[in-house]
Amino acid sequence: MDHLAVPPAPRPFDATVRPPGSKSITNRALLCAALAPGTSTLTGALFADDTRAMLGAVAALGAEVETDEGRGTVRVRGGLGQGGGGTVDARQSGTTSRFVLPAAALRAARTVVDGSAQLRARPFGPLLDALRELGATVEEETPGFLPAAVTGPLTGGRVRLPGHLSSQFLSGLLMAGPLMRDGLAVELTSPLVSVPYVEMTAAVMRAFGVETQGLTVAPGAYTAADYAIEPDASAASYLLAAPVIRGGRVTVEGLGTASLQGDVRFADVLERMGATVTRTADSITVEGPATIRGVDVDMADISDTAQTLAAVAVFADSPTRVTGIGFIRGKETDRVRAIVTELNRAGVDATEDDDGFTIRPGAPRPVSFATYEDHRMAMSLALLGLRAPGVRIEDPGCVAKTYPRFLRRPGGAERASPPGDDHGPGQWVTCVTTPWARSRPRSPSSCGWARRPGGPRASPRTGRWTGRRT
Ligand SMILES: O=C(O)C1=C[C@@H](OP(=O)(O)O)[C@@H](O)[C@H](O)C1
Ligand SMILES: C=C(OP(=O)(O)O)C(=O)O
Repeated sequence: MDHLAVPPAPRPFDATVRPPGSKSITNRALLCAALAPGTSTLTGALFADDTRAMLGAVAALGAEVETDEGRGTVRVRGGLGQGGGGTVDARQSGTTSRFVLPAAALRAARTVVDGSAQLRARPFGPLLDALRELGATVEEETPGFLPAAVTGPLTGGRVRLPGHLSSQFLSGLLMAGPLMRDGLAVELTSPLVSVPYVEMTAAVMRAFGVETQGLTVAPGAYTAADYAIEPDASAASYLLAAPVIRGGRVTVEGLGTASLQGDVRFADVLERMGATVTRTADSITVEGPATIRGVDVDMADISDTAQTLAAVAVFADSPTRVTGIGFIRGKETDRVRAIVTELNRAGVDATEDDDGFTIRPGAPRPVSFATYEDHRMAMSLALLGLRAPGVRIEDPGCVAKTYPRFLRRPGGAERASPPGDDHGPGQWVTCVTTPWARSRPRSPSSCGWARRPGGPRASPRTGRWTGRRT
């Protein structure tokens, strides 16, 4: 099995980093741009498996897309064509599949939406039922799951929708709302999880000319826009957790109090654990505490960072209890069970609760962690290796879903590691274990760590590292 050996961090962090573009904002902006007549230009976009899935999906809806990965830009010529339907492969992407189903159902053509075996196991029932109620014909092989075919057009109107499984159903419906003949009014039949993502949906829609009123959208039209995408706040959670686990400080640039992403609030949780947090409109700095305190925290709004917190909690001086996240059992894997199982395998006393988990402090023993085809398992468990010797991550390539450069092969598709990295050929290195800004900075284009003047730099052409080490 392909694996990554995570070497313990040799010294505390002192680094500034800009994570890649937000997956959630990229996929919303791509869809809104595809529904807007005219040409939109997106900057700061994420290029990863989930956003490639959305690029394919909007092309299937009839948008013309031009990408420049080096610059992080995407040009989209949109406007909902009434073309001939087709098939969308959403791969592993919840956002792509849940956002494209309502958009595809705006058209009279039949569109099939499918994805990986993992995505086929995730829930779609509430969304498919809502589309039926709103006037679409929906065909499923297994009720409530992908693959599903939708044929429109949606007439729109009032619809009832449960909120407790995923907010993505609601976001997908809202984005298609203005193009429904009668507009859309959603009534939630159970409490909504991941609330900040729905606020993000409204904000991106507004940037493309459509206003929502609560969960109601009047009939209208999108307008093309030039739109700048923030760095990814869920990706930032790993980078901000690193100095709490190992000491030192990390500044994340491009994310701060003005962010559209709820996951920036992960820094608030680190603060409650004793970290010193400094925020500006577009940066967050976390400085690790001498002693980490356990916390009791409801993470229903920021559940993508729950596994990151579990990794930090292992090194606290008292137990940590996370609640409100029962619904993450339906994500890439059953994340509650998976994180508890892996921590138990490392000898850590962790237990599952119905709606979360409890982690008691411990010293992880050497272990090869399984990652369950879940990028967030890989990135979170890699953090343990910063402090605990002998940590290995299996199938590290799964990070490609949202953060392809978080773990990478030296000399592989990305570029060679800097001189002095003690990783043998064929192994993986991770961004969190090699950013020692004083001695081993990386170029901003590899992991996002800012380069210090005078430090070594990698040639973009050859990937070879040259220059003096500071
Ligand atoms: O709308 C979005 O962009 C997302 C919403 C969340 O999902 P749920 O609403 O299913 O919790 C989150 O976990 C996912 O990574 C992205
Ligand atoms: C749950 C996630 O993704 P999605 O639901 O978009 O597949 C995630 O990125 O953690």
